[in-house]
Amino acid sequence: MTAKRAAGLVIFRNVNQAVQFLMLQTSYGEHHWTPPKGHVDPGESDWVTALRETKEEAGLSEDDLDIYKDVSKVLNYKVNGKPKVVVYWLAKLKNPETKILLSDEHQDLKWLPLKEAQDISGYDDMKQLLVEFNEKATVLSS
Ligand SMILES: Nc1ncnc2c1ncn2[C@@H]1O[C@H](COP(=O)(O)OP(=O)(O)OP(=O)(O)OP(=O)(O)OC[C@H]2O[C@@H](n3cnc4c(N)ncnc43)[C@H](O)[C@@H]2O)[C@@H](O)[C@H]1O
Repeated sequence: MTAKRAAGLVIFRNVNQAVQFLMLQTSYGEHHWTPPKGHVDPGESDWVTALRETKEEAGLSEDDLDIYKDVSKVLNYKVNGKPKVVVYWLAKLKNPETKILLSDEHQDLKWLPLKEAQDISGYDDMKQLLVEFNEKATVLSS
């Protein structure tokens, strides 16, 4: 069975020397919380998808971000019994005060430190990703 593919960016900002992750709440389904990401369109690369979805879902373009192309992680899980693969890269919001512009796909956003971002994400693989990305983000911010 071909896996459904998605890609996105796990975006953090630095406020008072603390790392906070951007989480968006879907306006559909279970209203789950996720970093900006979405399905890879036919012929599109994961990287281009991640940038496109970040622009569509959070209003942020490449210029707003430092994107760490060498810091990435792939999650594999099942949605309605079908395999899904999601590629994430780590990115830092250059100006922590930049406003996030949500699309109709999301109804709320939060900037959260590691523990709260893990709690709201709800899934073990995302919790582990956040631990690893938090370590990198902390080093990159120091
Ligand atoms: N239930 C619904 N009702 C109406 N419209 C819907 C819908 N689901 C999707 N859509 C439509 O699909 C579009 C989204 O497309 P995109 O924006 O292109 O794609 P996406 O972020 O990958 O979508 P989704 O939210 O489904 O993915 P996720 O893997 O987080 O989430 C998919 C599922 O996997 C679960 N999940 C998320 N992360 C997981 C993980 N790490 N492990 C296990 N399960 C996980 C989530 O809780 C969720 O149940 C929306 O515009 C909407 O129109």
